[in-house]
Amino acid sequence: MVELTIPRPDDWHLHLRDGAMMEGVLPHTARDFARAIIMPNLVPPVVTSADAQAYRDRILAALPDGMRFTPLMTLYLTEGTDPEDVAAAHSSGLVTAVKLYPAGATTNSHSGVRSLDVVMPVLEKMAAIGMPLLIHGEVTDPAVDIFDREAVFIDTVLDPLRKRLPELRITLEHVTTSNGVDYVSDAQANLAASITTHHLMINRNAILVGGIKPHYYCLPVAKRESHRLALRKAATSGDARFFLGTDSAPHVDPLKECGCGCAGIFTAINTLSCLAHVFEEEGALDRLAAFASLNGPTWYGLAPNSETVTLVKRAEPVSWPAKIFTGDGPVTVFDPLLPIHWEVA
Ligand SMILES: NC(=O)N[C@@H](CC(=O)O)C(=O)O
Ligand SMILES: [Zn+2]
Ligand SMILES: [Zn+2]
Repeated sequence: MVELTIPRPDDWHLHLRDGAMMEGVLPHTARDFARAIIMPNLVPPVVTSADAQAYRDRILAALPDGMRFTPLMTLYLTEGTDPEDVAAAHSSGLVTAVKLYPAGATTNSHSGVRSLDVVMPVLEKMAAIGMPLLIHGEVTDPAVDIFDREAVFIDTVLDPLRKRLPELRITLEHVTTSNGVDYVSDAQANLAASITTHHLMINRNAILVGGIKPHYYCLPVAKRESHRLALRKAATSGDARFFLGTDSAPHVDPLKECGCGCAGIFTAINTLSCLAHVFEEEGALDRLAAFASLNGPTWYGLAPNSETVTLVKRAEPVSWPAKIFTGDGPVTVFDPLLPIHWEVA
């Protein structure tokens, strides 16, 4: 038996949803993670500090007795966002960051930003107070191939924004390409990236070979193998600019298994098992703590958790439910397509 004890991890990009779905998924995150950055793409989105306060209260009310978990709230940037409301929400400690969705880029992003010029006053205020901007980094131009949308975003939107406002601290969320890894690695300051569990484990073949597999479809869509290898190298490097954001994004099965399936993969249950597997394969178990427990807090200006979790490698493969059953319906759990021997003790 092999064991690994690390500071209790945090999830720096998580979709908890609301209502019955939230009640169904929250305990799975709270079991393994101390804190998570909570994505604001509800319907309607979490736009104002009052929205964030109410959503935070609903999350804490849904937390089962005896579980400890701290939701770190975000605001959904719209073209009507008030810079003063954002600044007040940050200085009071209610809100950690602001999320930028290019309008139409992903699930529930229709209220997102069409023109960065319009939101510049908000971004300037955030730069002045050191509040991070979290970016879903894909262009939405229908002429751009979906597999190129992250790389084109970096060249045509992110890089110009960073030149225009170098003091703004930016997290490039769920980075999926070697272009993204290289861009973050080359940055001198004020740029970091979250990496999901599933993008370390699957490439686009998982979605398309042998039939269409909706449970492997997410945005940004998984890319070719060379990109997955670049992500694994970055995640296991120990480089403090790369950290875990699972992007666990539950949708009920009927909304995944249909003619126009939703984007999102539900990994809250088995992320730590999968990560231990990946880091062991890469000969980097000693750097799992950096990726899952240390680099994120450093970037967000927080202390690492003082509690620990222990991962144990079993002789036999471990298992988890194929689906969970929420009040909204069944949600399929990410299947990494290979036996995993690690579990949280
Ligand atoms: N990642 C996804 O495929 N889906 C996310 C949205 C997002 O993070 O882009 C969701 O909210 O379902
Ligand atoms: Zn996203
Ligand atoms: Zn997401």
